[in-house]
Amino acid sequence: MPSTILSMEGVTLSFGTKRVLDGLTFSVSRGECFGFLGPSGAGKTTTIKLLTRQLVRDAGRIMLFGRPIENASDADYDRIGILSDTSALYDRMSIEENLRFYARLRGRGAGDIGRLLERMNLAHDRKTLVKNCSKGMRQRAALLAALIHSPELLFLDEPTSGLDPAARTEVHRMLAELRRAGTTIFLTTHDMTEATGVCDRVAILNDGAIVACDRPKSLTLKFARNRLVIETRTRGVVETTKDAAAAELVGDLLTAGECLSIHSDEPNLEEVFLELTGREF
Ligand SMILES: Nc1ncnc2c1ncn2[C@@H]1O[C@H](COP(=O)(O)OP(=O)(O)OP(=O)(O)O)[C@@H](O)[C@H]1O
Repeated sequence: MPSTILSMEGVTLSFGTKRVLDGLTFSVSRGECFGFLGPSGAGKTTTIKLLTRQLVRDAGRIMLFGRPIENASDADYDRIGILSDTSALYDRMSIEENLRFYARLRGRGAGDIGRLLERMNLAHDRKTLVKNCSKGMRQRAALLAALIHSPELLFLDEPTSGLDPAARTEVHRMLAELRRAGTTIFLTTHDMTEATGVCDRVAILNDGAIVACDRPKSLTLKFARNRLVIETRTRGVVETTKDAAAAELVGDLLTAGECLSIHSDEPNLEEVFLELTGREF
């Protein structure tokens, strides 16, 4: 099986005269959790729509499961799950009825539904009509609907947006389980801590093109500052550079038993994002 599950090469898309994607190029490997980050309006949802054939590109190449997306079959689409803000849960059906409906639609039995509801802490609320659910319950139920057919590839558009910390943790646990089971996850989020915690790699999208793509840790190291911050016992906080000149100072502080902590003061993903895009999340 090829290790690349999907890729885009030089993809462009305009809405009217507005170019939204401009030469988008990246690939996602089988089994990885790939974070797709960008300021509001950068084109993240549009990219998911292209990858799931809800939109058609103007130019460039999109490959899915090893073939051009134009050649993707219905069977290929059965290998995909999508969670987006437009995910349709039926308001007048209960959570469980919705899941049974989606299982039937996907040609699956209802056998797994009980386990999934337990897994997402929804077993107690299984009979609650969706219209009476909280945002968090709805979001968790929509996630279950997206993975009711055990897809190989899951597109999650802001899966934890608006969730409280407990529900967010549930979703993160579920993502970790899916990854362990080999599911490939393409995820958009505005939460940099989430991206750092759950993604193998992240791409940062700005003005329709990718400006960085790497492991979160590698990205933060790439943008590391030339600064060491040393907390000392009696001399307060001492700052120095990361070069040979600092070696003597650090050595002296260590020898004198002055050193309480040394920080390399690397930026977090949020700061890297800000530096690359010039915009807050
Ligand atoms: N159907 C459409 N017609 C015209 N413009 C559109 C359409 N869909 C999206 N856009 C525009 O394309 C740009 C990218 O939108 P998109 O929804 O992909 O952004 P996003 O990165 O997902 O943003 P957010 O983080 O706010 O969800 C925006 O300027 C949006 O207004």
